[in-house]
Amino acid sequence: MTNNILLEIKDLHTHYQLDDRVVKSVDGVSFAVPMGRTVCIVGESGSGKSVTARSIMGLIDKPGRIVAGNVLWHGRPPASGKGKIAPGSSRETVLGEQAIDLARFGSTSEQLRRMRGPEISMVFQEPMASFSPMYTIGDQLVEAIRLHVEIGKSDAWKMAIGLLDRVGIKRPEERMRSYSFQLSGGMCQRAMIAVALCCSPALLIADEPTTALDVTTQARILDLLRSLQQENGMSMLFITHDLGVVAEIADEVVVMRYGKVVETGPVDAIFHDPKHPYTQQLLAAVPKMTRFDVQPEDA
Ligand SMILES: Nc1ncnc2c1ncn2[C@@H]1O[C@H](COP(=O)(O)OP(=O)(O)OP(=O)(O)O)[C@@H](O)[C@H]1O
Repeated sequence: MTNNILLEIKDLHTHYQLDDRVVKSVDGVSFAVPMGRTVCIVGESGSGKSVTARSIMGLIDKPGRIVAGNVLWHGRPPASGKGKIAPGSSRETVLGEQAIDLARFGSTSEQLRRMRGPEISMVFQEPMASFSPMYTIGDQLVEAIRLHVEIGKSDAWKMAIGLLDRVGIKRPEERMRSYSFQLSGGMCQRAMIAVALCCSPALLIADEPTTALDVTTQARILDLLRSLQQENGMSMLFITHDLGVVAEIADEVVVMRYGKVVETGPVDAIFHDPKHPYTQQLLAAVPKMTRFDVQPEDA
């Protein structure tokens, strides 16, 4: 393994024990996320993409369980004590001397809880569902910030306004007083990204973050994530079933089917020289844009 690897998944098995059978949602998955790079997991519905992501975050609830394998975090170990970071502290990721195996921690583990936010952050598919309709966006942002940053309420409020501005939300002061149902889907997803980025995580896991959005908003969110990544140098694990999104954002691709990895490689190799028949099928199913191109004489 090269020494710029931040996260390494090794032969991971996550199963759900149902009354009558075992669902092997993740069945021997291995791949790595290098520092500052974007790895896309692609595959059809039910292939185990989300369960892989949730296994990394320690978010597998019963009757699910990681039954074997490793989730090796090569980043620096999480801070001890309350684990809060100082405001404005440098979040440059440093690889630790020894990897921590996140698969050994249960979902309620204190160490894993401290890592969520400052080290690994996650953006989910349904931004609306990620916010409570009972509290304003501002209150929820402030709470998320204060969970991880040693900061007073009014400074957290200012920091939240800065974050909303950074993710491209216009009139952020006004939006702080809005409720999630008063925002558009795209705005809500931007606010969610602001929450995820409040501690400049070393790794952002994005699970279909643009699926619920229209194509224009989707393109804007992808642009936003790319430029934030360039600013921060964070790594991204991006989950999607959309190969158009993969082409836009991936450095490396992991193709999953039935809980297994069928092929991995750099994005160019996967698109131009796919080896596995399933990858070839996925690519063949993408509509050819040339069919819809409007030629000047048609215009
Ligand atoms: N809580 C659960 N209990 C039982 N089975 C589950 C549970 N969560 C996921 N699974 C099963 O694990 C498998 C993988 O699910 P997963 O959500 O990871 O798929 P996915 O590739 O992310 O699909 P999608 O693109 O539709 O989100 C599926 O067969 C799913 O039914």
